[in-house]
Amino acid sequence: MQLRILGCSGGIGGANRTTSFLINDSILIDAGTGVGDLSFSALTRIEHVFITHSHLDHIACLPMLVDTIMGSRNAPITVYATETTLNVLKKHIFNWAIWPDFNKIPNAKAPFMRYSLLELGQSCCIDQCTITAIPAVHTVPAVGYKLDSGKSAVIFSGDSVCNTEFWDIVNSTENLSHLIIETAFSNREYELANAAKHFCPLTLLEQLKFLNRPAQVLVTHLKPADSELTMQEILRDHSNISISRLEQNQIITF
Ligand SMILES: Nc1ncnc2c1ncn2[C@@H]1O[C@@H]2COP(=O)(O)O[C@H]2[C@H]1O
Repeated sequence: MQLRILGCSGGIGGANRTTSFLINDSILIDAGTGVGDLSFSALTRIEHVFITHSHLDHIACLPMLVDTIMGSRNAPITVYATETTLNVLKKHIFNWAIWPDFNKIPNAKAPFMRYSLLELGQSCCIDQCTITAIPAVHTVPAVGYKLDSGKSAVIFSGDSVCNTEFWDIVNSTENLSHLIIETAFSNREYELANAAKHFCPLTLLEQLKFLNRPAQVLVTHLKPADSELTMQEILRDHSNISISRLEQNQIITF
C-alpha cells in the first residue's frame, strides 16, 4: 500500500502545498492544496476523503475536487469526518453561498458527494486499509488517523498537540512503521504555537519522550516562514529518535 504526500506544508507560496495524502489511488487524507496538482484522471479515481478537521488548509480543495469530477464518476465521492466537522462543512462550505451543496446535486437521493460519520475511535476498512480516527487536540475539534495495511501502520497526528490517549494508541500499535507528526512553528514562536495548539520543537521533543516504539518519525505542517529553522531546532535537540522532514511527493510504502 502506498501513501503519497501531495502536500504537507503549513502554508502556501512557491512549491508549498497544504496537507493532503493519497492512499493508493482512491483515498485522500485531508484535501489541502496538494490535491490541485493531480491530473484530471487521477482526480476522478478519488472515491473517499477523510478529513481531520475543518480548517481551510485541510479542506481547501474539497469543493473544487467534487465540482471537477462530478460528471466523470458513476458513484458519489464520500467525505468522512466527525459530526462536528461534517456540520461545519455543511453549514459553512457546502451551503450554496460559498459553494453549491453537492450532497443535493443532482438530487438528494443520488448526490455527487455524500457524508459519512466517522467518530473518534471508529474504523473504516477500504481496499484492505483500515483507517481509524484517533484523538487530536487543536483549536477546533480534530482527529488524527491511523492507517493500517495489516502489514504495517502509519499514524498521522493531524494538527494537534498530543495527549496521553494519542500516545497510548501509538505505543500499542505493534506494526507501527511511521509516525507523521506536526510541528508548525519554530521555538521563537513558542507562544503562538501554544495559542494555535501546534507544536514547536521544544514541545514536540517533550512529547516524543512518550514514544516507545522504533518508528520513523516524519515532521509535517512546517509553516513556510521558519521551516528550515524549525527542522534545524528539531534535528539539533533530538536524541535517539529516527526523525526527518516529511517531503512533498514522498511515497511511504506500508
Ligand atoms: N491565536 C491564534 N490561534 C489560532 N491560530 C492562530 C492564532 N494566531 C494566528 N494563528 C494562525 O492561524 C492559523 C490557522 O491554521 P493553522 O492551525 O495551520 O495555523 C494557525 C496559525 O498560523
